[in-house]
Order: sequence, then C-alpha cells, then structure tokens
Amino acid sequence: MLIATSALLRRTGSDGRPEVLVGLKKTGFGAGLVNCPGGKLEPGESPEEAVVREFMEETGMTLAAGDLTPAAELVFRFPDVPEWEDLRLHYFTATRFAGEPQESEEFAAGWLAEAELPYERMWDDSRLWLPPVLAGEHVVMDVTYAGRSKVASYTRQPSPAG
Ligand SMILES: Nc1nc2c([nH]c(=O)n2[C@H]2C[C@H](O)[C@@H](COP(=O)(O)OP(=O)(O)OP(=O)(O)O)O2)c(=O)[nH]1
Repeated sequence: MLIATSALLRRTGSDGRPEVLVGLKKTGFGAGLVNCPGGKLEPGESPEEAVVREFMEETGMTLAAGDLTPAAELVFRFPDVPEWEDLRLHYFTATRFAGEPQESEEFAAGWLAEAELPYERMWDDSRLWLPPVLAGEHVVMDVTYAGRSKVASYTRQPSPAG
C-alpha cells in the first residue's frame, strides 16, 4: 500500500466567506484534477513532515507540523487497474501557515470559497469525505473504485477521534 499525505488550508476571505486552498495537479497521478497539495511519503518521513515538504515544493508555502490537525484517514483501492497500487491518504487541515501560493511545475494552487468547490473536477471520492471534513468531522473511509475515475462502493468507519 502506498502512503500519501495532503492538507486543506482554511482561511476567512476578504468578503467574510470561508475559503480553502485547492489547485490543479499538473503532473503525475491525478493530473488534470483539482485537489489539495500533497504527495507520497519519503522513507523515514512522518505524514506531517511530508505535508510540510510537499507544500513547500508545490506551492512555496510554509507550514509547521504542529499546526496540522488530523482530519481524515482514507484508503483508495483500484481493483480494475492492476498498475495502481492501493493508496492510504493521511489528510490534515490547518489554519496557520505562511506565504501565498506560487505556481510550480507540479501544481497551480489558489484560494476558493468553500461553497464553490468544483467537485465535478476533483477525485470522485472527494464528494464523500470533504463535506464532513469541512463540517469539522474526522472521517475514516475505505473507497473502492470501478475503473480509474468512478467510486463503486465505500464504507465509513466510526472515527476514534470523534
Ligand atoms: N483518490 C484520491 N487520491 C488523492 C486525493 N488527494 C491526493 O493527493 N490523492 C493521491 C494521489 C496521489 O497518489 C497522491 C498525490 O501525490 P503524488 O502521487 O503525485 O505523489 P508525489 O508528489 O510524491 O509525486 P511523484 O514525485 O511520485 O510524482 O495522493 C484525493 O482527494 N482522492
């Protein structure tokens, strides 16, 4: 199983609406989809350390590991795509960070109102777990895809974190 991390940064926009940092993944797995910066763990890294490194690499933004709040533990399975390994995603939220997003070779991030998240341009699983995460719930979910892009089934476990 591959292990990856990602994080959702949250702020209040100038018009008072809640905003999140999302962007277009330009290369590699999930290229062309909108999601949050993140990536696979490197050897010896904790999930929090990987989020800090990936945000610097992909957006130029500075996060501190201690400011990351665990928000979801997600498993994605692609039984119809043998070359795609199962993936475990440690997902965090944060409201403290430094800098503004800069476009990189891998990612083009920007701030968007929560109410305008483009679920139709995101991984199909996002619509299942992101709304409860935005509502403050901790989500533990196991998702199985049919083919490469559609969710076939999922289970949500009771979350130890409440
Ligand atoms: N199904 C699903 N997968 C996601 C979401 N967000 C997210 O980052 N992922 C997965 C896709 C990727 O495996 C991983 C993103 O990182 P990546 O594979 O590009 O890893 P990396 O930056 O280390 O890239 P590379 O150097 O290996 O190209 O996390 C999501 O919302 N849903």
